[in-house]
Amino acid sequence: MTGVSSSYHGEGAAERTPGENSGSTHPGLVLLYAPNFEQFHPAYVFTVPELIIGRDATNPICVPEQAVSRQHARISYVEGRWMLSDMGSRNGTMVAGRFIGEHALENLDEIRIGDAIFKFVAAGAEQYVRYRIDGAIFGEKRARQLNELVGGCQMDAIAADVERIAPTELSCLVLGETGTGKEVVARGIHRVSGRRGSFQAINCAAIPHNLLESELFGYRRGAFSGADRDKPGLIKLADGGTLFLDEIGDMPLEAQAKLLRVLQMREVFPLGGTTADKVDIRVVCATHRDLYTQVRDGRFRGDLFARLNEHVVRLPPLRERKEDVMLLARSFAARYGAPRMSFTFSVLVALMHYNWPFNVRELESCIKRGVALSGPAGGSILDAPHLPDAIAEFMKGYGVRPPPDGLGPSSLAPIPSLPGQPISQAQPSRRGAPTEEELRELLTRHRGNIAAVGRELGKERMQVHRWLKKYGIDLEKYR
Ligand SMILES: Nc1ncnc2c1ncn2[C@@H]1O[C@H](COP(=O)(O)OP(=O)(O)OP(=O)(O)O)[C@@H](O)[C@H]1O
Repeated sequence: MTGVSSSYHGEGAAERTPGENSGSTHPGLVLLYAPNFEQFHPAYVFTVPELIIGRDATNPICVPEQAVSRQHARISYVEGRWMLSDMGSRNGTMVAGRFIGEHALENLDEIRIGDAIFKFVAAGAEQYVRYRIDGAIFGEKRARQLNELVGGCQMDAIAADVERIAPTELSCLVLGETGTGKEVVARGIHRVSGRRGSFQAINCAAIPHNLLESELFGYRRGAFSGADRDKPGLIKLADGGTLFLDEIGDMPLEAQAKLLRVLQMREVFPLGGTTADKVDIRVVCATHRDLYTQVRDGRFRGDLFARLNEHVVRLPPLRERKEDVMLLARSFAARYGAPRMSFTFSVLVALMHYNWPFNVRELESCIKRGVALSGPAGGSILDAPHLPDAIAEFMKGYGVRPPPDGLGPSSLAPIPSLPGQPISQAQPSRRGAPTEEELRELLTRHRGNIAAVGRELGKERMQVHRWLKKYGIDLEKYR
């Protein structure tokens, strides 16, 4: 018995974890990224109160890397909390970019051991065990219709839900922060619904209030000055199809009343019209606002809310599903013309560490920019200098060791192998031989860790040893 379950068959998952009420929602570690990710399980479900992480294959969580100590860190359940303790490892244990000695784990804490990055989940770790970060799925694979929603287990569950309700008549409310994919879901609902009419979208926050009604409901000639011909609104255009109302929480009360009438009577009165047009629309709405509060405060009609809220889809922010970052990054690289683009290790560390306030849209822009900057001349390798300033700024202080006895920030390397290694081992190395001075500087920074120096240079360890010999460098002086 190892204390973790990483099998999708779920053996061991029925055991109770201390503090857990349900046998099916265990805490655990989910792999976000490791250069050799194929050698890891996608997730490690905790089934006993103490387990060790380390290089030894006998450890419940084995991180097969030289930079990792044989017994590197311990996870234990103490007085109602999951504690992570470094076991005096050579290269240290990090949480959220800081070295720790002992740390009480919080849900979604980012843990780094050697070059492996995990997130701690306080519950539900078992749902991740089938989904590898490159998109491979172990066990029985569900035939997914909603392929535009890129992601692992969380997106798969959402896609299954969307596919189930898409062919029904239910109105759907899609909730999530900006850039989480609400419009992607709305379009997906329409596509999977099989409705023959068109998909029409409007952002209620982006259109001046006086124009919103004419856009939505249309108008008859002469309805107002400038209305020199009849114009159908989006509701009419979406007849037989789907109307997507983005930022519905920003719709003025008057327009809300008219929309409710359309939904109840299934007919639309254009502005200035005396006769109604019959319409058959499916409505999907989105908002980042709390509509319950809006209803309570009288800013949103309760009856309309009830009519729109027949089914709710919640999209998690990207910071809560970082296990999808690599898959998304690869898919955006392909979307912007670099399907074979690779990412250096330092870029992946940064992508996993950044908190993505603007969610998937921000990641998409980051990769789009990276493709443009690293293009054919850059060999389509996305490296740290291609990252936007916001991410570079966020990485400041990553891996800085605490100052010894208050003597100011340590000049030690952020972490043994921060910059350098592309995902694809087939990549040609990015540079030639370092000068003796460069090599000595790297050895000092990485405290004589050859694997880390090699990663930074994009070279094998043997090559680094050859350079040591060539320059007559004594490795022991750096350890
Ligand atoms: N799961 C996903 N898979 C692939 N692309 C995604 C995903 N989520 C979002 N995107 C992409 O991110 C961008 C933003 O998505 P979208 O416009 O759907 O977000 P939104 O939640 O509607 O944003 P807003 O609230 O600001 O309108 C789009 O280019 C979309 O293609």
